[in-house]
Amino acid sequence: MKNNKAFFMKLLNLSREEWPLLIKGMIFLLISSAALMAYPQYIKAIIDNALQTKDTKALNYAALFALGVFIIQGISSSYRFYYFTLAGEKTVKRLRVKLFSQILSQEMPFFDFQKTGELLGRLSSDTAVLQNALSVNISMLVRNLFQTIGGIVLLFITSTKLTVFILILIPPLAWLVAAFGKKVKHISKLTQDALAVSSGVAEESISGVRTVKAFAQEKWEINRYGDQLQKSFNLSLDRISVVAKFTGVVSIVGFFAIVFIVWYGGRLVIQEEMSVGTLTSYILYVMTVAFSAGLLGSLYTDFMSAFGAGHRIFELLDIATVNEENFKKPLKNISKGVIEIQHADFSYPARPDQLVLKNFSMKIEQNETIAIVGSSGAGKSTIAQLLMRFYDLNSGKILIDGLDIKDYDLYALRNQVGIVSQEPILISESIEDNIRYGKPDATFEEVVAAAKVAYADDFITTFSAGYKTLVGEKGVQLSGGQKQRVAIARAVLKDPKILILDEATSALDSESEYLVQAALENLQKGRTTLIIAHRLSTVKKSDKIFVMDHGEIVQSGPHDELILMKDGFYNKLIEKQFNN
Ligand SMILES: Nc1ncnc2c1ncn2[C@@H]1O[C@H](COP(=O)(O)OP(=O)(O)OP(=O)(O)O)[C@@H](O)[C@H]1O
Repeated sequence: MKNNKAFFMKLLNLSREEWPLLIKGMIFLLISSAALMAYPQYIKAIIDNALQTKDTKALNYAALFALGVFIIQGISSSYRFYYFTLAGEKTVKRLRVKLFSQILSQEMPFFDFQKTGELLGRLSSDTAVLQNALSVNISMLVRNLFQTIGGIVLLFITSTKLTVFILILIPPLAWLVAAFGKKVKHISKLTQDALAVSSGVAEESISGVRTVKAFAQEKWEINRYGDQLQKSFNLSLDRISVVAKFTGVVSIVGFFAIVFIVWYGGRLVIQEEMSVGTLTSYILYVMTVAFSAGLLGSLYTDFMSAFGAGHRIFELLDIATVNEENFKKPLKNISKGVIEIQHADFSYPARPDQLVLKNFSMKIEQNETIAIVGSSGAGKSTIAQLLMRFYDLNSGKILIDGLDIKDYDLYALRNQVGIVSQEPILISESIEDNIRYGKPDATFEEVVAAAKVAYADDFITTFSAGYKTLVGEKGVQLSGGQKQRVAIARAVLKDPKILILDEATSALDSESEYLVQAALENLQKGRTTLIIAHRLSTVKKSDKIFVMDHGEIVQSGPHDELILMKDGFYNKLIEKQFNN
């Protein structure tokens, strides 16, 4: 209960900016509902004052009155819809931006625990459910509450005797509705879950379409999707049959009630305790109340799902974002690029009991190029992630130019450390936008100059749209070598003092390989460079090599020295990895 209250407060807070719109909508809602409640009075007036007395003038007046009421009802309904829907759209737009920025500002450990599909779900469908709740559902709730309560009051005013009789029917009906609602809610949730699984299957196959096609597994994927869909379809069948039964029961009970009212009311008319017009208006009010109360029942289910969606959204919004303190440090420049890792112990938050680095120490001098080599899973890429401060150490220190990286402003630090990774991910915009990612305020001339250093200008200018060429999702419309050179141009523009190269394991053809290597050599000039090395040529050229095994440095030194230690790890690694 306390939770629900907190939830509503958050919801209200969220739509705070839209309150004026919601209030306007509420005023029009009251007007339109009141106009709707007035129309049985008009029917009553026609029957009792005009038809029974055969008074044409009274009939004309009643008709005019009705026209007026319906015009007011129509206009106010459209304003009500406009204001409520607008308020919902505005809130959800703000909510989506807020949620997106909340997700993006999380630090890396968060993404180790979350599934992309789930986060996207929150961003699109959960917010849409909440939007519905905030606009259409709230307006329907207020309208139907108003009409149900107002209708019951009017029923009492119109005929207390009949109303008391009818109220006896309500408890068993309410029980029926509640029992049914619970069942439908349960089945709906199962259906939604099953549907989410099938969407997950579709997402996986479409995003991995190259693998699916390469293995000619289209049929298998289609069957997999079809099987999942069948599960949610079977659940839908259950739901349809429950709803169908319920609709039947409700309509029988409803018509029984009407027959009963006509029968009992008819007796009151015969005994002259009630006029024909009053009985007619009474029946109309009963129908209004029944209709509104029925809608309240279905709104309950909508609100329950909005509750679920809202809770999931607030859960995400409530996660403490990155420590703000990290962004308030002095904007110190990395002037030399001397890196020192001292006695580092590290385990990933997702796997706290596996020590990936154990008492790890290394020093890299200004403008030195070092290579890290080692078996797969030794912890090479982990070093790169730690230098970018994607994760913090369990113990030990990382110093850059003598200062603990925790004392650098996080943005400033990341701005001065560049990474060119094995499989560069490009954004689905133009080549120019992708290069400019390294320095958003760069001029076009600077972009071209960076592309030239990265040997990318030649191929870019062969495209008819040049730098404006779109690269497709994740850069699929470029070749592997072209993608890498765009990524290198991006790093050239960023101009970091420290450079991390995560060398590609996949082979490019020799022409492309040559260009990428040349571009990388240009990039390394005047920077401290740490290469996660997979090529013998790179390793040989480095000033120093660190050989890693199971999170520890087992050998270090230049190639010529290491190669002399015949039984050393380095020699074995070279035999295994580079000599085939
Ligand atoms: N985000 C993560 N969460 C949990 N464990 C991780 C994570 N990333 C890597 N690991 C684990 O940390 C260890 C070191 O991984 P790392 O990527 O540094 O190895 P590597 O030496 O770069 O290997 P490779 O040459 O195969 O890329 C591995 O055992 C890996 O399973």
